[in-house]
Amino acid sequence: MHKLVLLRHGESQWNKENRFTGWVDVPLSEKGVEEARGAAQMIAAEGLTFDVAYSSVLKRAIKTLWIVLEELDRMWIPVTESWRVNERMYGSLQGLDKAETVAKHGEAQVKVWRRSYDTPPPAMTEDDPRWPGKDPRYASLRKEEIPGSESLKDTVARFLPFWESDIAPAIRSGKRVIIAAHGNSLRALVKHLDGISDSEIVELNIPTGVPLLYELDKDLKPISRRYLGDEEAAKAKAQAVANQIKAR
Ligand SMILES: O=C(O)[C@@H](CO)OP(=O)(O)O
Repeated sequence: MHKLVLLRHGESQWNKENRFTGWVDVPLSEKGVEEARGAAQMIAAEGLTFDVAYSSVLKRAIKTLWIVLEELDRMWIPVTESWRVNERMYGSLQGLDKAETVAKHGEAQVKVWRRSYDTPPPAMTEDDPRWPGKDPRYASLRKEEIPGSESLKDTVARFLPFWESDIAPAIRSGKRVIIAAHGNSLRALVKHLDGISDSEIVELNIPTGVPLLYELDKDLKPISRRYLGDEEAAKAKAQAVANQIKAR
């Protein structure tokens, strides 16, 4: 049996401000740093440790992973950062206030952009100064790999090749793995692992800073999955993510 830990980064500055973030490289908030430390403590309390780690190329996930590895005294393990683990690219919604976007377009439309499986948010165009093609960290990508926006389906399609080529072989070889990632890139992976349908995935939300532990069989099929720490607290935090687009 293999154990795999998935961890959404701690609260970011734009989570705190309730803004759509996507590929914008915002830092953790102070609370996010605390959440990352708390996640490390939950991992240690469970007696878990890691041989290899993966994250996105975004600092909120990278920093969360650094904090966890520092707390566990495992800063020396190999870490691979890949754009394929990035948050879903949120197109022209990036930077917008979620509540203001609901006031403008209605909750139903925003839920479709946020959580539907295959409807991408409105795209960002290449002439936009925030176009990721101008960012050196994406310099090795082919032009067609740089998204203008992504649905969850698009996120699954670019995450899974990295899962198959790098992460899954490491787990199969007996390595203990942690993936520090994002709300929607983890929804993509959870959908794949648990075989969640396109319609059910709409209701799945992942809280910040709470480790999600999978036990996988030799074919990497889940035997169990649970949030570490207080399950009810994790559920309440996931519900708060869903509620980010509810009228206050
Ligand atoms: O803004 C984002 O990139 C994500 C995660 O923070 O938000 P949401 O939960 O609305 O998909």
